[in-house]
Amino acid sequence: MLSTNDLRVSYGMSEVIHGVSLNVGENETLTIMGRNGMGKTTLFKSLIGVLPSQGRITLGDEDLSSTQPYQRVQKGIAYVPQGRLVFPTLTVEENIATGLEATGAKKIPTDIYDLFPVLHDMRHRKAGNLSGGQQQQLAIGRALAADPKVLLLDEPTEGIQPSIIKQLAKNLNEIKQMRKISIVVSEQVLSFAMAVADRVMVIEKGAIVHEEDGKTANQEEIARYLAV
Ligand SMILES: Nc1ncnc2c1ncn2[C@@H]1O[C@H](COP(=O)(O)OP(=O)(O)OP(=O)(O)O)[C@@H](O)[C@H]1O
Repeated sequence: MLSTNDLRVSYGMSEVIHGVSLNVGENETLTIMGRNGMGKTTLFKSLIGVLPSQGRITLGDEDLSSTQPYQRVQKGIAYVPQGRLVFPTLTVEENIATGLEATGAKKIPTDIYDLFPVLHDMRHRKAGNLSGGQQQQLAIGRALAADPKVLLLDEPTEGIQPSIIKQLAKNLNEIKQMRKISIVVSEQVLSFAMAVADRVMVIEKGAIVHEEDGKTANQEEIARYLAV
């Protein structure tokens, strides 16, 4: 579905993603694990196109390498950034509606509110008044409004309490089931990653250093990569 080949990303003269090649299959969840500063956010920003990169990025048969972020969204990539970045002064409903611009649809798909009933209950409230977990749900709901083929989530559990993290894992599995989409999620929380991953990759210093099947993954080995 979404693939990269020899992806390289630099800040000025300094290359921080060193030739990453990956592929997420149809209806697959790929979890990319790595400690702070290993390159997860940089990788995601290059996938959605807000950072320039070298190498190839393809979605299905289409080469996206030289396309703009809005074109990638139109073609089916949605991005939930680290820190969520909802629009605090817009209502919940208005936030979700911004995702509709990609498709030109006028109505919020009902499955978003089925998935996150609290967003329906709070649809007229300002997003800035929601808790961190609710804002994360809103950011995911907004991304789903763009009807993506691939959903990218950058460290969705950051700053979220453990009980809500469990719920979030359940939500991601429901989304994959409901929408039959591909999901790429970066994470540092091992339990969350194991609850959602079909496949796990570990990123260290901008390179993929380990990969295995999510269902049979050796958690101790992955935990060693995450230990400081
Ligand atoms: N705007 C920038 N300019 C220069 N270097 C940067 C910039 N943003 C990130 N870096 C560097 O790029 C490397 C990868 O950072 P990145 O934020 O992608 O890592 P990360 O795995 O997402 O970490 P975190 O979990 O802390 O967000 C780090 O060495 C970081 O210092």
